[in-house]
Amino acid sequence: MSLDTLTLLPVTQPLTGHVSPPGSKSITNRALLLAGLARGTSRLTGALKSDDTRYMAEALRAMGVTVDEPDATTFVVTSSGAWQEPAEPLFLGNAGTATRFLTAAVALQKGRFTVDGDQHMRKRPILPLVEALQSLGVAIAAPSGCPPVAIDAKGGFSKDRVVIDAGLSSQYVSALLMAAPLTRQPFEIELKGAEIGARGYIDLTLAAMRAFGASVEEVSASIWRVQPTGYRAADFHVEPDASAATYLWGAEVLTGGKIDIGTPAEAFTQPDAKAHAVISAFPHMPAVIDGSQMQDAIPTIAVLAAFNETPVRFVGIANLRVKECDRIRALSTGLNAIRPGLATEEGDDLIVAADPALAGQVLPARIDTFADHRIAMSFALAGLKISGITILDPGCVAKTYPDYWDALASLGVTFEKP
Ligand SMILES: O=C(O)C1=C[C@@H](OP(=O)(O)O)[C@@H](O)[C@H](O)C1
Ligand SMILES: C=C(OP(=O)(O)O)C(=O)O
Repeated sequence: MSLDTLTLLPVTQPLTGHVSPPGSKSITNRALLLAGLARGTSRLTGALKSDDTRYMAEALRAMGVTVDEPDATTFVVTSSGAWQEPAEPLFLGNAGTATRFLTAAVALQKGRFTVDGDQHMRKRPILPLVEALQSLGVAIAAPSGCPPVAIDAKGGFSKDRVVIDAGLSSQYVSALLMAAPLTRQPFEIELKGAEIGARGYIDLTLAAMRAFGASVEEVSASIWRVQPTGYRAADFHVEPDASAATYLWGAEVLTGGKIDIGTPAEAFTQPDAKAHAVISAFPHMPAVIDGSQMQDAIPTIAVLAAFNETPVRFVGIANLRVKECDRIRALSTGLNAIRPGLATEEGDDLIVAADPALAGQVLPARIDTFADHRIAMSFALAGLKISGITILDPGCVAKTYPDYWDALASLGVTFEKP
């Protein structure tokens, strides 16, 4: 769909049916990267094909890796294990995973690389990762603290230990971990401070690394030791995306329906699967929700909170200010566009003043998505219950869930004719 706006028509009956969420973005981009670093051919099945994974695949191709796509959910990756200097800057759109993971991985290749993204990515911080790589002797610079990042890579690190501050993004740790098996000696990564948002993403990283032959030891909660094994090509299956599942879980509880997503919540290994327990408690979700370990699910839960029986305060979500957009601001702006006073920001907390009586009302609101897929997908839930919800730039869902609007339509959701 390439529309400027999309207005949902409220549903008149519970949503029921089957919808399989696409493959996990986080896992697909890890697997693509590791397959690209392994010598030989890897087959990734159940993979996500979306803007974020296309940018990763295109970047690998630009560095001499063969990435074939025999069907809609499979990548076949063939690599020599070493990457060539690309002719152009690597353009990664607004894909945080691709941008951070590739920055560390190219630092261990040989040649000049520029890692860049769109205007949104150019506002997302990468300095802690750049400084960590500088401390390892890499000639790397990001003058604005955000992409573009210029790297003159010499094929190695000058030290066998790095300290990284992951306060702004756990992706810096994942990026260093995934690069580490390419070094020439055992390598240690230490977290500065105890704080790390969404530790579950580090677990995903370790699991993917091990699947491609790496050996990583968790020395303590903040230290990892990685052996210089390189990577081995592998066949790898990607599980469905837990963050995408949250919209379907949300649609189910909001409409009192039954949506079979084909995967039980307990079967996911991604951090956002934790949201299932909170969403299942709707309309009695707790008064305080700590979003630190399920950050990408917070937009979904915050929109649901507008229909909860009691108000919800979201804490532990400061990182949401440096995602695809400032999500705390986008959520408060969108909720207050629906009904003034529905959301308040207190520092980096978001308080949603629940109002179950919103359901069934006509409240015309144009929701600015700030080009953020999760803002578009979560506010669509409000449109299932309120008349007049218009999503601006609905095509931004292509970042991680290109078929989202079709998935809702397959459950019986209808849209106003443009
Ligand atoms: O490692 C990952 O795959 C991700 C980590 C999280 O980001 P931060 O680590 O930047 O918080 C998450 O928001 C993002 O969608 C995916
Ligand atoms: C934060 C997100 O993405 P990324 O950091 O990978 O761009 C997201 O998908 O919600």
